[in-house]
Amino acid sequence: MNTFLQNNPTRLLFGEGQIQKLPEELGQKGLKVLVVYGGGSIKRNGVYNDVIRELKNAEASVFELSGVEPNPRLSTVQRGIDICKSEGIDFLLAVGGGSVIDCTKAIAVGAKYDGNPWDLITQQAPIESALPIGTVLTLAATGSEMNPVSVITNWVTKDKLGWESPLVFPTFSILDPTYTYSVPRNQTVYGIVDSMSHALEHYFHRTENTPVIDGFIESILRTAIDNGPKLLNQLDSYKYRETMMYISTTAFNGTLMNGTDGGDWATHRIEHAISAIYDIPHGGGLAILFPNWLEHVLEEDPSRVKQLATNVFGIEEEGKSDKEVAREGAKALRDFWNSLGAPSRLADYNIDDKQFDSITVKTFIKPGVGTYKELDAESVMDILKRSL
Ligand SMILES: NC(=O)c1ccc[n+]([C@@H]2O[C@H](COP(=O)([O-])OP(=O)(O)OC[C@H]3O[C@@H](n4cnc5c(N)ncnc54)[C@H](O)[C@@H]3O)[C@@H](O)[C@H]2O)c1
Repeated sequence: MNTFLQNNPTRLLFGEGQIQKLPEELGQKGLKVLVVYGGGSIKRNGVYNDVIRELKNAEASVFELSGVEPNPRLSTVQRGIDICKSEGIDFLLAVGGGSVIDCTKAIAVGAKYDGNPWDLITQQAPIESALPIGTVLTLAATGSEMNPVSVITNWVTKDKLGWESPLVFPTFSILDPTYTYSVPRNQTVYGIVDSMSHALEHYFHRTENTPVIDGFIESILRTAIDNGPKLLNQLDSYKYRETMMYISTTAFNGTLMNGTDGGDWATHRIEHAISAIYDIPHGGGLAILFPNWLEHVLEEDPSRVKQLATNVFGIEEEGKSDKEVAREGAKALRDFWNSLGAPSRLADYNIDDKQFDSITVKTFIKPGVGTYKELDAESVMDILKRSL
């Protein structure tokens, strides 16, 4: 294992009814709170009413930014920053999925900066302070509720960039599984794929002697494989929704990198480059790319994919080469996601090879793509071609 420091300051409030703790979590009465949300599902499923009731109990002055789009845009971040500056907002409350939370994180740092917030996201300017944020999660997928990461799309430059700062860890996150009952089937599938992809990205590290973390990850993957189909058969099951919610938070809250080099993340980089151009759902892009990334890396070194195949998918080894076992593992992952209804080819989103050159360039917008296997442009192109 490598030396490591684990410090996750987010207070997690998990379970039905935890919204009642919102006033206490805000810490003081009478704050000016900007509530950030998306297209209005929170008004249809009652979450908005719960949040507003508790903000009233906290004697907060409530301001709103609605319409945060999936794959949140810099222009929406700017709208939020403008409200913060003109109204003197004290606290940001994200009510939604990863897109709303990521947008809120960017507003938090942009509100304390005088220039274009894209400077902060592209690291042209240092992030020195941020407004505090809290979250009420409505979709189990990204882990953004308990990590310092955010992903923002700039539609002027057509770039989708991940960035992070310890200043944007939520101070608290309220995770009530009943708030995810209304997540439609397709978004539930994307959430399962995204969470499993986070676990997989962590799994592909090069650090020696990491049996505990490897076992955690394998357990998370096996549980997602068991729980996912059951949840899709019963979207309003508390039991299956709570398991999914805990999987998604744990899969990307820092725990799974304890003592490792942090994992690979090349697949995420390629997916961001694709969705910067085509605006496809993040989980859908990952479902297409990850099995092809596995197939690409196992050609050179099948060892880790083979371990995934045997320990997670129960592939028998007898009489087979390492590569054969690994190939069966990559296929098992693709088959599982297909069985849930996730896409398996770029063609499922009407994407052909016309933009492959610019997707490849955008993948390298920041240097260093992949750590388990550092990819060059040719490798990215190979993975894209396998994904057609
Ligand atoms: N910050 C991170 O650590 C991180 C990690 C992975 C991905 N991301 C980014 O997060 C974004 C995706 O976030 P996401 O997968 O959570 O989806 P999302 O937030 O984009 O939401 C997807 C859709 O589900 C709807 N929705 C949300 N909650 C609902 C509910 N309870 N009922 C009905 N509909 C609901 C939303 O309105 C939206 O239309 C992408 O931009 C991706 O790149 C961030």
